[in-house]
Amino acid sequence: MKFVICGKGGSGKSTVSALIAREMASRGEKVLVVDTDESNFGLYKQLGLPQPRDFMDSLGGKKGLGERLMKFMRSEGKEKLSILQEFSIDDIPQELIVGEDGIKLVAIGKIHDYGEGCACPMGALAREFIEKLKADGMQVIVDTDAGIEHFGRGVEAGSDRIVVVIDPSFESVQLSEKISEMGAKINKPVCFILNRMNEDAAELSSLVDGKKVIGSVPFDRDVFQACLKGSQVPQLAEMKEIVDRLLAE
Ligand SMILES: Nc1ncnc2c1ncn2[C@@H]1O[C@H](COP(=O)(O)OP(=O)(O)OP(=O)(O)O)[C@@H](O)[C@H]1O
Repeated sequence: MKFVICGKGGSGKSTVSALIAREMASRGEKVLVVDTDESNFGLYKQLGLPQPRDFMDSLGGKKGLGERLMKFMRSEGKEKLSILQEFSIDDIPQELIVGEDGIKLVAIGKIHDYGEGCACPMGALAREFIEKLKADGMQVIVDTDAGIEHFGRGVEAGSDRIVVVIDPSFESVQLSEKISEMGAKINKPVCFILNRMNEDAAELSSLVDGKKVIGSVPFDRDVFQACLKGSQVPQLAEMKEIVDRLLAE
């Protein structure tokens, strides 16, 4: 199954992705985390892994990909953009993957330098990566960048399920409605995880489409400390029910 994790900036997408990955791996699932957020460098640390190289490097880097993208755009639909053929995890060069058997991580591409240009090549590659990757019984967790730009890029097209991380804020509630609409348009099931919850969980749940809520992650001090120090997030008991529902539904 391929799960796309999305939500408002800072809602906890990377943290929840790491928590889901840990819980799934502890059950013996093979997990591949795909980092498509070109601006956030924290996910590998939350997974307790070394920083992976950019997958984009294997395709001529941003420059090479950008040129292919420009050629495609200039052709005004006459050419087809096909960056990748269908592939499985074993086809990915080993030097571009970090992690052991339990959790592996691939990062599509990051912004490394001032003035290096827009992130469109990464977006196009992320879309193809999710679409062309054969899951082969693996659980694929895709961490996305903030907001809904990735919907515009079509990153969700190859996913099985869209998971919205909602923190206690008005913007998150609004975004959950927008993402639900977009999910319905492309025929993808959408579910919600409420994050950084305390006693307000019931109130937040009443503000969103409650049928879509598959669980709440509390504000947890150990998780907070791990994020602050750049270390691996702990396993949380609350993730059990959430992962049960992700795998069952
Ligand atoms: N369940 C939690 N318990 C405690 N702290 C949390 C929890 N979830 C997230 N946080 C805190 O919120 C911060 C932001 O989380 P995170 O980086 O996962 O958000 P994000 O949505 O991926 O951000 P971005 O939009 O920048 O990619 C973390 O660094 C951590 O301090």
